Amino acid sequence: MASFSASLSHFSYISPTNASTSLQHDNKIPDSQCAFLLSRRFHSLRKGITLPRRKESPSTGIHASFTDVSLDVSMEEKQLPKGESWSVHKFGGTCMGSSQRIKNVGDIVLNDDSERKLVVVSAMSKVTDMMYDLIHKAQSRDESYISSLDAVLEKHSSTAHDMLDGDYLATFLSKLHEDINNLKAMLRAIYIAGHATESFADFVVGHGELWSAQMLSLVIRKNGTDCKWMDTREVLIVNPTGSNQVDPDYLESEQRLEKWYSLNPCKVIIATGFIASTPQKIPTTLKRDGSDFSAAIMGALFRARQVTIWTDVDGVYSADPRKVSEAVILKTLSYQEAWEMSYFGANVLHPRTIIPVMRYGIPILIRNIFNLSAPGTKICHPSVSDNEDRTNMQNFVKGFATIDNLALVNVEGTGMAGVPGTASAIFGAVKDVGANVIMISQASSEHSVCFAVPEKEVKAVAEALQSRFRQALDNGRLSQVAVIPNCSILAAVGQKMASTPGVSATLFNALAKANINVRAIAQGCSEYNITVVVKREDCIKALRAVHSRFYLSRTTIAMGVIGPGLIGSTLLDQLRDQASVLKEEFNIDLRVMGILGSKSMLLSDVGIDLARWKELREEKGEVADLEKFVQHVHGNHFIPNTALVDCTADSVIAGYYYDWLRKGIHVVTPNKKANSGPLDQYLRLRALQRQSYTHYFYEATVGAGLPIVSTLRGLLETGDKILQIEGIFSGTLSYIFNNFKDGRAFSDVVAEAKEAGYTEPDPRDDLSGTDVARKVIILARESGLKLELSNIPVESLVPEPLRVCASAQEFMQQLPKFDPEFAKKQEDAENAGEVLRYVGVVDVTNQKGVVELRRYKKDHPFAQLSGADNIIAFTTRRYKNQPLIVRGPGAGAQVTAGGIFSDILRLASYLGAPS
Ligand SMILES: NC(=O)C1=CN([C@@H]2O[C@H](COP(=O)(O)OP(=O)(O)OC[C@H]3O[C@@H](n4cnc5c(N)ncnc54)[C@H](OP(=O)(O)O)[C@@H]3O)[C@@H](O)[C@H]2O)C=CC1
Ligand SMILES: N[C@@H](CC=O)C(=O)O
Ligand code: NA
Repeated sequence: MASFSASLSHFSYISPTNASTSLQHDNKIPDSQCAFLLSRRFHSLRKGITLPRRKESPSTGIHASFTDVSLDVSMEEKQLPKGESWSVHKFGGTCMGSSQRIKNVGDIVLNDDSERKLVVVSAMSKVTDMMYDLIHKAQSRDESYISSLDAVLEKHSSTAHDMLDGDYLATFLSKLHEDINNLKAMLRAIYIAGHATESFADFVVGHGELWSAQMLSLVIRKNGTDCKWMDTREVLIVNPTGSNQVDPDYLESEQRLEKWYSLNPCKVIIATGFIASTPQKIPTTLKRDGSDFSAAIMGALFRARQVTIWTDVDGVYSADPRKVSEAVILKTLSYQEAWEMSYFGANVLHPRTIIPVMRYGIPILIRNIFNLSAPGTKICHPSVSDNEDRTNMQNFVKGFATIDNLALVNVEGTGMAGVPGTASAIFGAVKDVGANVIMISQASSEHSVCFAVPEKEVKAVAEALQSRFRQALDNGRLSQVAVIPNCSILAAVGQKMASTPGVSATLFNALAKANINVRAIAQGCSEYNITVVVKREDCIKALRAVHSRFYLSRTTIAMGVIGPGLIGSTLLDQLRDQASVLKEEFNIDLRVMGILGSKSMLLSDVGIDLARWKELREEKGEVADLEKFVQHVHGNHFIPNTALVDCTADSVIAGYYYDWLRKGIHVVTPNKKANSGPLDQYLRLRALQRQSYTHYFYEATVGAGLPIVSTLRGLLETGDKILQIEGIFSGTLSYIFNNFKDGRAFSDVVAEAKEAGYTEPDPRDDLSGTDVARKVIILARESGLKLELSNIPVESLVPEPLRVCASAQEFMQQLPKFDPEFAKKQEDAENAGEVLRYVGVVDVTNQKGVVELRRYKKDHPFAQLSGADNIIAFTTRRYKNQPLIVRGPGAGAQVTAGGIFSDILRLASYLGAPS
């Protein structure tokens, strides 16, 4: 048995066609004879004796049956034309997964208008695993390899039946049956030997590619296109290297390719991926990601204009999209960037795949076969224009990749400094246990060397180091060999990081803001990659933080909307309608991460779909919890800014603004409670606001969307002196007195104002004058007066008996009883040629304020209002004779929400949005 295995280990791929001839009709050949036949065949090949073959091409027996139907070509065309006329495509197993998919692949190939095409294909999906399974079963003497082989036959036979007919089908099936019979014999031999050598296994497994290439080539030929299939083992010669890899022999492969082409000239070549031969003609594979490598080598051999790798994703993402929902498809990557990204665990291309095409500057395009509209990612030399664009942070850091399950090893001690050979001794010991060092860092004090290895290798590494440095540890020259488990690497990759100051500062700043501790750092002087080691549990948070810092607009704001009542829900609608315009035209990205009502709340990690927030709240809402809500919105580390928008009228909520601002959360509100509440709290809040870079905006607290607060600020900040502010500040009371005429009942008009959304949640806040008094206080304080609400005399319009009503509803029910009282006041004014107007006055000169019902002549500007208009007159040192007047609707859902929205945009512009 030993000698039989030895002969298998040297067998050549050219052999089996004939070796099986005598076996294929008789599956019942005794095991001993079967083994003998195979052994004899392989043995003779080793000695260079070739047994007679059936119907072979001059170079191989395997694809002979196709060349005899090839089209006639001139001598000139038989010479291999290299260069731009060729485009190379590679289709992986998923792309070749079924008859329909193979047909799609055929369409893609036919639609490529390149003059010449070479297509590299993998085995149909799952087939490679099925083939390995055959070998494992046969080696372990499991008879079921026979039925498994039948399944392989059935899969390819039924796929071929779906796509082919007539001669094309017959050609394929005859070859398939022949191969299956050969395999049956080979597997029998393995079964007897109880062993398969690597080259034997490679040979068996490579059939998947042989069959898929033949099927696709027949599908294309059926279409009338000149197409040949290539068994790349005839062309691609590789030398195994030590570490389960192979090095292509380009010179030999090129010569073989030329020879192959002279015998098989055509416009379309379908080549088998993954498989190759050694210089001794022993079948082998290109190992992991072999088909990509085949395509890259072929691209280089043909000097193709482009290599397209077809896959099932839209291209290379800026970060793993399963970890970072914001990840974007990169339009371009340089070869070095692709290389770095793949080293760091990003599913790009294996680095060795890039080398052959990089040598000739051939671009690699990564495209999605299931989404032809996606342009994909192009890997190429960076263009000059790319190099010049230094405005966008995304140009510096192209992508982020992570590697989990690592451990850091720290070798530390004073005895290392200035001692040549220490590093060599450390890494020599690591090499001896076969561990792979992923990253190394040593500070210039030479006091410690730290490096990362896969967690599963760290025990052996630590033991090897302990043993290697036993003496140094014992005598104190080394203080420790420490292992830090549960680490991850986060790498930022970008060719243009080189020579660009500030990129690492930005990266580390983002990590610091997200409260991530960095355990170790490495950056080589190529500057293409900055690697940091973090705790494994911090890795996703770190990835999101750095990704958003480089990829999200600086004015991405995570918002929490509190109080989705009339104003809050109108604001949400406005945000929904305007979000895409803001994002596309102004680079402002507003995400509502949470909506909190008094009873329930809705939270989202990426931003609530504002078209469906009410349904979502029904489906996914949870019990309202302010602390959890704030933590959720602010704790979302991948968005640079947080703003809470308080659309309640609640003083408890207003009481939190100070804490929020202190935590760096911006606050925007139409709620008057904070600015009209206790003076000391107000002053504390404003002082904090002025000291910090956190913003607090409340324009809608006075005059809703009208620019009242901002006008006053503008006057003050430019050095004007406010003398008096007088106005109709209540939309509700303006509406009521503008419409309380022609014999209408007072209570009806109040109900109408409530219905129109002008009133406070409880209309008594309006009628009592409290709401106006609050506005007066807000403007008085803004003007520098230190007044409390209680300092403002207020004339209440709420009838005395109704002040104690338990609810707004009860108040509204009782109000009609008092209609005659109001009618009397209105008639008196009317009879005097006057109108009633409810006004507020801030008398800055005398440091006081008042709120009362006044009568104005009908030609007074205050008498000219309509609807819910507010009118505010600023008398100042500059506007003394003619006050500065702001007038317009000062209540109502749309204008109020619009005022809040414009505060949010003001915040965005303070945060850096373009003006
Ligand atoms: N209407 C207008 O024209 C103007 C209004 N404003 C101000 O806008 C604010 C909102 O007014 P409006 O929309 O009319 O009022 P609504 O009563 O319609 O809405 C108030 C909302 O706040 C919620 N809420 C109350 N307390 C809490 C709490 N502790 N936690 C979470 N949510 C809470 C309520 O929730 P739930 O429904 O679950 O009880 C409700 O959704 C007020 O401050 C008002 O002064 C400012 C300018 C103009
Ligand atoms: N209820 C208020 C709304 C604005 O603050 C009003 O009527 O003005
Ligand atoms: Na306003």
